[in-house]
Amino acid sequence: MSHAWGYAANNGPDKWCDNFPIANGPRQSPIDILPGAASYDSGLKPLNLKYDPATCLDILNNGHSFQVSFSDDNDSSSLKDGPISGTYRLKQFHFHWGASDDKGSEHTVAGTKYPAELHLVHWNTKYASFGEAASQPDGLAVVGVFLKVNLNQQQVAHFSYHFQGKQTTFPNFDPATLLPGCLDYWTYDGSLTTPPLLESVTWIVCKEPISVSSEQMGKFRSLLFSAEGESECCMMDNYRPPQPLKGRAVRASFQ
Ligand SMILES: COc1ccc(C[C@H]2SC(=S)NC2=O)c(OC)c1
Ligand SMILES: [Zn+2]
Repeated sequence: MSHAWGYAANNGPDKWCDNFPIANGPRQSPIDILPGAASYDSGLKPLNLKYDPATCLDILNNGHSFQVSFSDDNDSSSLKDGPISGTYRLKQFHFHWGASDDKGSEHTVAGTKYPAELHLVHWNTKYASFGEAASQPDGLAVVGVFLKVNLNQQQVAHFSYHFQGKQTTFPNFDPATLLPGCLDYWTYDGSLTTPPLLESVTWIVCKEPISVSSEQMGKFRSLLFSAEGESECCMMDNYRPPQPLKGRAVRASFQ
């Protein structure tokens, strides 16, 4: 039976536990980050992100978001240090966004929603592949970056791939252009934010948002959940709301 999960009332986040009981697990994501309750950990290292644009492969509308994938057969695009040990390779990045600028992020900060959130997904090279890593408690590290709308902001990048299944080459895109200037972060143990909701993610959420133009937000909202030939359904509100913290500690890399 194909798990036709989505973000609509009949198949959205409140229904995911029907097919994926881990949805009510002990380390689900996203969460609401309370800066006042996060504990500064001087042992946390600065993020060491190294991205090589030559590893950028293609852009795909996967029906839930659009993702930009990277070749991961070596360490040329990878994450080290921060809260993790070892080397995690960049696999893909994608975004979550809302129908309007008052919502769209998955993580929230003291209840504040941002219009969108970027996820840079990395996997632990102590495992043989992304697929194997995704099922291990220390298998993945996702860097989350909030997006805010800056009314006179230049275009971030030219993403506008329309319908599900649409894939095209996307050569030499440098994901470092999507990082904020300050890499202060919060970190906690969590999960994938869509089915299969695997509890294998070390989350690294940057405190500083990046700016996008309202035109860019419009382009996100012009993407389609629907496949070619289906009745058009605009891709928006593709975010899971915050989940119970269940006693987890959230650490801060900054005071
Ligand atoms: C192993 O199977 C999957 C399935 C879905 C996603 C994407 C989800 S998880 C996240 S964080 N944000 C998202 O939209 C994966 O990404 C690592 C991996
Ligand atoms: Zn995501």
